[in-house]
Amino acid sequence: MLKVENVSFGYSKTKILKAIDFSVEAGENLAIIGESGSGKSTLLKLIYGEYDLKQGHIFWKDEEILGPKHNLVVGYDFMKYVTQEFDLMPFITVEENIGKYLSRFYPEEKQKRTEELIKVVELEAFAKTKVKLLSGGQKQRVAIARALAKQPEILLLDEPFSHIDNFKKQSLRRSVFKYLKENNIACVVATHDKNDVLGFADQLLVIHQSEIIAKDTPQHIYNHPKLPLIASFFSEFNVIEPYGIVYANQVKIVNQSDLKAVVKTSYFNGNSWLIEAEYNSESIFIEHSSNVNIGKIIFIKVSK
Ligand SMILES: Nc1ncnc2c1ncn2[C@@H]1O[C@H](COP(=O)(O)OP(=O)(O)OP(=O)(O)O)[C@@H](O)[C@H]1O
Repeated sequence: MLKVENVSFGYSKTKILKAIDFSVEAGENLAIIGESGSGKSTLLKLIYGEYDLKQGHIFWKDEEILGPKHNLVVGYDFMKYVTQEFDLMPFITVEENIGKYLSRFYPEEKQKRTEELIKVVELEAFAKTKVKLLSGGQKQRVAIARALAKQPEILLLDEPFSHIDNFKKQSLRRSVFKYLKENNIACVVATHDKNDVLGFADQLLVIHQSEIIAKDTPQHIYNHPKLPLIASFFSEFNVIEPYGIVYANQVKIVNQSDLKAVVKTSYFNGNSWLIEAEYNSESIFIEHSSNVNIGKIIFIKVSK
């Protein structure tokens, strides 16, 4: 189990993280969200042992994670970290990059394992391609496969699918997270993408102003967002009194009600339209099955 106990940290006197406390079981998937600059990557780096802690402790099982003051080489064998920079070897192929850390003494095993991982990240067509010739998204996939090569017990992922195109993203996400679950690998994912969280994370942490402001299942946090900031991560939302935070899909257009609004704009959204309307002199957003003409007077109902 990963245990982060009362960790506070700042690069200078200003604290980036304050009293951070959480744990992750073997095989569990924990997602961390927060605005840009809120300290997500910093927290991953602390878990990896990149910095010395002045306050708090981090453990994997019974071993305390210690920083560079205590370790000549940063990092531990049981933990891998895929940063936003990937850190690959450009002049060798995809399979050579992945196989780099696997034992040369068992060439058949090595080949089999490399092929298995190339399949997990769906890069079969590029196995023999030099990494310098790959796109950003392809490099990101190699970095994930390489981190998995030596079967870590815990994997730290910093925006793991941010460079992957939308055609591939969903299937890749399913493939990687399924592999982690099947192999009981704990994972901590820092992300800006709700699709990395919903459907995959067992727990979600929200960091805001240096502190954890929510820690629960994604379902609970989605259904009970404490702050507009949290709701905004998931979807378009409104603050409508007396209902509080209301997602756009919880506002319905009905034939008659006491809540009257005027349509300002409609945005095509694929399987629905996002209608922006003026209600009580403010903009509200409504998810609706069809387009609605600008200027039309509508009646709305909130169903939470
Ligand atoms: N090596 C460093 N030295 C000094 N300050 C740093 C360093 N790395 C990050 N920071 C600062 O720490 C804060 C948190 O940065 P961090 O990268 O952890 O945020 P983040 O939540 O991961 O952001 P993003 O979502 O944009 O990746 C920022 O204000 C950043 O400028």
